[in-house]
Amino acid sequence: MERKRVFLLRRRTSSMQAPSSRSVHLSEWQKNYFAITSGICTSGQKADAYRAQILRIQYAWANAEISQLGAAVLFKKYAEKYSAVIDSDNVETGLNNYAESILTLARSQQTDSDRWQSGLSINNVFKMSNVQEMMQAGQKARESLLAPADVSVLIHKEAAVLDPPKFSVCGGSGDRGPLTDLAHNTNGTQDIPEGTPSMCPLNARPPALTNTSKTCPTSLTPSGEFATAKFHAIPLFGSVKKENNSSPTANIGLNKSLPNQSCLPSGCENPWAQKAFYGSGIIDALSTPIVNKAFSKTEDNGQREESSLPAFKTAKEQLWIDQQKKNPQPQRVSGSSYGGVKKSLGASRSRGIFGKFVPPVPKQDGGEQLGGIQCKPSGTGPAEPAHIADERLKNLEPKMIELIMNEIMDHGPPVNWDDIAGIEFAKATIKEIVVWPMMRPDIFTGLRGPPKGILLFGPPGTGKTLIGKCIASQSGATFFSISASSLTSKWVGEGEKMVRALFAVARCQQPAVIFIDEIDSLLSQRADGEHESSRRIKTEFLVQLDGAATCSEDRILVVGATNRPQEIDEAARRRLVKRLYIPLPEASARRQMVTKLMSRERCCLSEEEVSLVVRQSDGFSGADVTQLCREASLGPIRSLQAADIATVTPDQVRPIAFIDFENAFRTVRPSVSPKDLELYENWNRTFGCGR
Ligand SMILES: Nc1ncnc2c1ncn2[C@@H]1O[C@H](COP(=O)(O)OP(=O)(O)OP(=O)(O)O)[C@@H](O)[C@H]1O
Ligand SMILES: [Mg+2]
Repeated sequence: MERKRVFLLRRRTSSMQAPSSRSVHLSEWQKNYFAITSGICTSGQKADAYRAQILRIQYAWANAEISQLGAAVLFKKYAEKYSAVIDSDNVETGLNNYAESILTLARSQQTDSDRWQSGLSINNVFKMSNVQEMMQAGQKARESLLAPADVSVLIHKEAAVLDPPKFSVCGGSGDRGPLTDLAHNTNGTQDIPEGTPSMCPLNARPPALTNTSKTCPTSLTPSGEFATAKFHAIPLFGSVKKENNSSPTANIGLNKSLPNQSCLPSGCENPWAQKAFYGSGIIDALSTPIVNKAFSKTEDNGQREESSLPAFKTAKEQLWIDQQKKNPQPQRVSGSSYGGVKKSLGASRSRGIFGKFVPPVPKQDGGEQLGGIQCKPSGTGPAEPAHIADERLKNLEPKMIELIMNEIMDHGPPVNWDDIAGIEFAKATIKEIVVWPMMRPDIFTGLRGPPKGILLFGPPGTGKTLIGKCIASQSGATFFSISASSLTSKWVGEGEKMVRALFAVARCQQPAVIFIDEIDSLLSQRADGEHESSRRIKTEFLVQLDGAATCSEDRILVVGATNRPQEIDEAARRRLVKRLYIPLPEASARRQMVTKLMSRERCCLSEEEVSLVVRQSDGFSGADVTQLCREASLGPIRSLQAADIATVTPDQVRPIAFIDFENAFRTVRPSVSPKDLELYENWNRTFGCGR
């Protein structure tokens, strides 16, 4: 029956299909049929053959090669046979046993969704041979590093070794990690050759953190902790087992053992170690890069295991490391060494009566000494200016603070009171108001307390700015010198912020003197057409000026200087309680100036001639007198032949003579008109505090 149907199928197919296609299908059909009936194929092959037959039947019916009835009969028959093989769990004739065994296999496995539990525990991991081997190697390395003979080699190598990140293969028993390497080398410092493939970050070596060979002493501490020197470079990636000393500084490397050393191997030090470095505690934990240590609680015994995992580094830490790389010199940030200040008034000056420069950074002890409030010692690292840390500055823009720090008085030479000729009353008053209160804050209390502001006013070139510089040199206070015009023009729109920041910084740096030159442009009378921003600056300044005195302990003195006192706002005038007239120099002052200036030159002026010059220079300002002397000093040069200028020796230049002054008087005129002078004197009579 079956053969008959196949024959019929073959016959119909052969009549309907192209010969080649038909013959292909036929041969396929026959092949499958004999495979099924031969009894020699496996159940799987049988199933495949039946499935192929079913497909052929469908194909033949779809192409009208067989009738629908014939197709249905054949389809039913082969489908049953196919199912019989697929569904049967008979090992010999069916396939369902495969599914069974696969399911059995699958059931015994964890699926991905199941929570994976490692068979490793903190205890059994140490029993593993690889781990044992590594630990032993590490122990050997430590022992070898303890040998004093190796120490210098070690330090030297350390600097050289750590430059590029180097990696070692890890894992297999034959592999050696860095600890193993140390153990295998005689001095314990040989490196894995570069280019060795990195397989595991555990053994990766960190980049150079500092050039310890330059700055670190090579002595060995009695505790032997120096032996960890090699390992301190590892923590970023390496794994270091906690030392037995149970100290939190187990991984500090060189730092702890060398408290006096100036270098700071970065990335490995910790707050305790830094405290040891800087006993003053200037740099606190905040400023210290966090030690790359991770404390993890183990599952087994709950003990805290210290490990140095590949640690996350904050930008601050990275900055610290970068800075250390760039500048391996000691970076002690203290109140007296704020390196970020470009202009540091008198950093190299002799400091007059105090002999001490008070920098514009928080003082550690100076504030107390000079009667000011001791500013909070700022715990900042080198990457962060010390002043930023102060609470009072937290709302200010760092940029502003930086600007203010850079706006500190100019680099000029120190100015002594003797350098200022005349103006005796003003000088005496300033000493009384500024210098003495800072020297003896205990006496200058209550009503004797210093004023919050003084105003120096007078014609141009009379020494007001000079007095400001002298205060800076002599007072021992932190001195801020800001030109009012720069507040109004340089930082357009930000002037009031600058004023606020200026006072905030000054408050942190007490005692402080804020010298504002050309204060009239800051505190000019309010006018209708006044620009909004300058009005805001003025308001802010007045607020701050008041605020400066709200705390009785605040020692901030504002010294304003102007040659247009009449333009100063009455509200500001009230706050600048001491208004000192700095007049044109008197005859004695002019004599003093001429004598002093001429004493530095070759000059042959007699006393009478000097007196003549003094008399003739009546109405000259200090600046005019200086200009007169300069002009006169050029007289001897002018008397030379132009051709001689190139060859003449300094000795051959004749001394300055009275004739030169006479010539100079022809070109140098007083810069202050009598009319202007009258205005100043009137204002002084009205508002001045002089006699
Ligand atoms: N009393 C003085 N003693 C010595 N030198 C003086 C004196 N007054 C002025 N000078 C000289 O004049 C120069 C200018 O002085 P200074 O800049 O202090 O004047 P000022 O009063 O601030 O002028 P302005 O009001 O224009 O700012 C000084 O550098 C100094 O050489
Ligand atoms: Mg001036």
